[in-house]
Amino acid sequence: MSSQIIVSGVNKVFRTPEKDVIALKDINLTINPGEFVCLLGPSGCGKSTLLNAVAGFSLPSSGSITAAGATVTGPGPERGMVFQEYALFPWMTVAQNIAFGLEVKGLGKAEIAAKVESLLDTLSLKDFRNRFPKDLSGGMRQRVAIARVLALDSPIMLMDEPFGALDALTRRNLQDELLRIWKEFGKTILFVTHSIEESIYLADRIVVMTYRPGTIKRDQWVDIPRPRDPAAPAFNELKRELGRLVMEEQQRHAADELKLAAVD
Ligand SMILES: Nc1ncnc2c1ncn2[C@@H]1O[C@H](COP(=O)(O)OP(=O)(O)OP(=O)(O)O)[C@@H](O)[C@H]1O
Repeated sequence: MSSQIIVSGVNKVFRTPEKDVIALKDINLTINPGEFVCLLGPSGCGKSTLLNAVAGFSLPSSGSITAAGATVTGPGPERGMVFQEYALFPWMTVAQNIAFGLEVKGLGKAEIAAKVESLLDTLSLKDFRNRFPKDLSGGMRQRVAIARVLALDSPIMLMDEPFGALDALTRRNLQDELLRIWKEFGKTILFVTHSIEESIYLADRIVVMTYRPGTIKRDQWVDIPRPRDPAAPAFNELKRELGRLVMEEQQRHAADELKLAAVD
């Protein structure tokens, strides 16, 4: 299954009683199979709206999105989603959470057991197999969420600030794990973050978005070899440049909020 994503001429307008919010305006973006792309920008610039449109949770007002060769009209198994808030079933153990999608798919018991075993191993979750989500750290929960997507063999992984709630050390660990998994399984990844450092650490390409309307401000290739050292000059140079772009949008956001406060 090809895992290309093509976003063409996508607009998204949210109609509210007060006004129409143009969340996305004329977004054109092709993500090639196996690419790791980060959507970067300050709060409110439409990153999640774009990701949700690719996921099929909230369709564009106009334009079209193709994923793995088919037009997106809703969620689909070829696009696995990992959210910031984990979205695990609290009444199921780690192993049961990972097995769930495979059971829905109708796989046989032995096949499910083998797959779950291998994923527990891949994500270093073996010792936690019988725990419930409430008894896991945030980092461990996110490992389970990633294992669930891998279980379904989704060639495309969509990730919405998945490490946003984690402490710095756990976050770096999970970033390294994700890079390993991305390489090993050849996934196409679309990853939302507002962290400039995270985007440079992870991505092949960083798509910087503008604030209202959400458009593509910069489509930036990251030519720094992995593993990337955040202290290296090339890393810092790109950080400064992207910081400048994001700050411009952040300021527009802040100015908008001040205007709103003045009206209230
Ligand atoms: N359901 C909705 N109704 C009205 N406006 C919405 C709705 N969802 C999003 N918006 C608006 O659309 C714009 C884009 O929102 P979106 O959540 O995609 O931004 P974001 O870049 O993901 O921000 P964050 O990092 O805070 O999640 C924002 O201005 C937001 O207020």
